[in-house]
Amino acid sequence: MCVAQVMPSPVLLWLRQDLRLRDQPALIAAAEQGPVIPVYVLDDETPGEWRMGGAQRWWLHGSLSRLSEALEARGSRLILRRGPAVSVLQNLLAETGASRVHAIRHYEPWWRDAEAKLGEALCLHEGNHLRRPDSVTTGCGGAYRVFSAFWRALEQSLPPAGPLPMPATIASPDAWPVSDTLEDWALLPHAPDWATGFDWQAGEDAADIAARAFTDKVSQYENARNLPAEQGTSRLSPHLHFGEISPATLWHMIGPAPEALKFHKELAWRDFTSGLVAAMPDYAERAGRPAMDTLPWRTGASAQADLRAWQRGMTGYPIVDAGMRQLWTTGWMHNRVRMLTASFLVKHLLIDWREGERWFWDTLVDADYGNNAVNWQWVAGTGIDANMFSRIMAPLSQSEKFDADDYIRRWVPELAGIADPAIHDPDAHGVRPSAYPAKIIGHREARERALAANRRR
Ligand SMILES: Cc1cc2nc3c(=O)[nH]c(=O)nc-3n(C[C@H](O)[C@H](O)[C@H](O)COP(=O)(O)OP(=O)(O)OC[C@H]3O[C@@H](n4cnc5c(N)ncnc54)[C@H](O)[C@@H]3O)c2cc1C
Repeated sequence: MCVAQVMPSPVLLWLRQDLRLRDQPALIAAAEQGPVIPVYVLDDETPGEWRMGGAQRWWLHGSLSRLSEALEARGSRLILRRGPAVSVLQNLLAETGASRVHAIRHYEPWWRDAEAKLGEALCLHEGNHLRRPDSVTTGCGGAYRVFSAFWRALEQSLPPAGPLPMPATIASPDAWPVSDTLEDWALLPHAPDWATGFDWQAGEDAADIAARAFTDKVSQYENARNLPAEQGTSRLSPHLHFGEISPATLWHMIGPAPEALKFHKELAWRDFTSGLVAAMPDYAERAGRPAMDTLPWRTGASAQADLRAWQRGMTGYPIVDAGMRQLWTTGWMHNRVRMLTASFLVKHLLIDWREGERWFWDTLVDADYGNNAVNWQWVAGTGIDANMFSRIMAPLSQSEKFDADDYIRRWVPELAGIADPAIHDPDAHGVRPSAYPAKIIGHREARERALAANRRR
């Protein structure tokens, strides 16, 4: 089905969350078949409710600009089109006389549907995971429910194959189809520009620089990754989400040293979540354990007010507020704090995890269908894994345990003058400044309310 044509008619390279030229198997395969027409389709219809959020769109603008420059440096171009991807691609095939479409396989349910609709015209390649995630299955052929078992199975086929080189030139078609301009898409915010604090460089070269810088830190990763005040993690998640660096490239850059094991496992989490949503496409919308969908979540005006306080970082819990403000200001939040803020919304405020998932979807530059859904369900205790709703994180003691004082000072300036340990719980130490809100609910009261709600299911 994917064999070369005798006549070198052009082929389409359909780019989505694989915005790179290195280790890009769809590009290599396309280039072997004829002149290549690289295409990005801005499709706000096919994903339905899961159209890209605001922070992702901000990233996309930078990533497409860099990709377009890189293609032009190799004598090629990036064609931009807007609309439902399947019909846009079918029209482009007819318009350009292209023989087929090459693309890297994706696991979001709407992309899988689109891939199926394109049928034989589409030639899919692997490349965004360490191994094809839906091929890592239990003895019965099902998806693994817990990461540890998934990892044991995946480990057998590691390391991944070495990355493919970037082509020096890419043959162009005789005539280029017309393209939208990136500016027409208005991906960047204006009036207000809420992205002034987004201190990121998008694109493949920036991903490469960030990954190389991280190689020096890998040996400290296992401990440093839990400390929000430190830059102990790679911050590669948006680059990985948009496919600006492939996991195989990153794996080989990091190397096989035993101290890299923890990082390799985190990379494997991406594969795990993609495998899960491939098996359970509505995992972002329905509890993995259906009984959890009968939990009496709070609704109505007071729940809405609490949701807004959480979104704005005004809950009176310094670590939670610091995380939510970091998210709003930079489009990213430290993993440990993602867990705490998510747990706080679901257990302390008893608000449906899907509200938080949606907020993250709109505000994270790395918002990813599988990673977001699986992590939210894990924290909420609604997922198919063994984590229970009744396991309730204590944000104040976690804040102290993970030395979050400087992190709080940075993101909650009202508390900057408070010393450690009072900064973790200014109310309890009687030092809460009047500009900072009182706790939205006490920890014990919240815990009892959550456990009672869980018993009422
Ligand atoms: C409630 C909640 C929601 C989340 N939503 C997302 C999301 O939408 N997109 C996203 O990429 N990650 C999400 N995560 C996972 C994790 O928080 C981020 O991947 C991580 O913080 C990114 O920072 P980093 O690149 O410095 O990570 P590092 O610690 O340097 O890890 C390297 C890479 O491994 C992957 N990874 C690490 N941890 C996880 C994990 N738990 N699950 C899946 N992949 C992981 C990421 O691609 C990450 O870039 C979420 C976590 C929680 C608790």
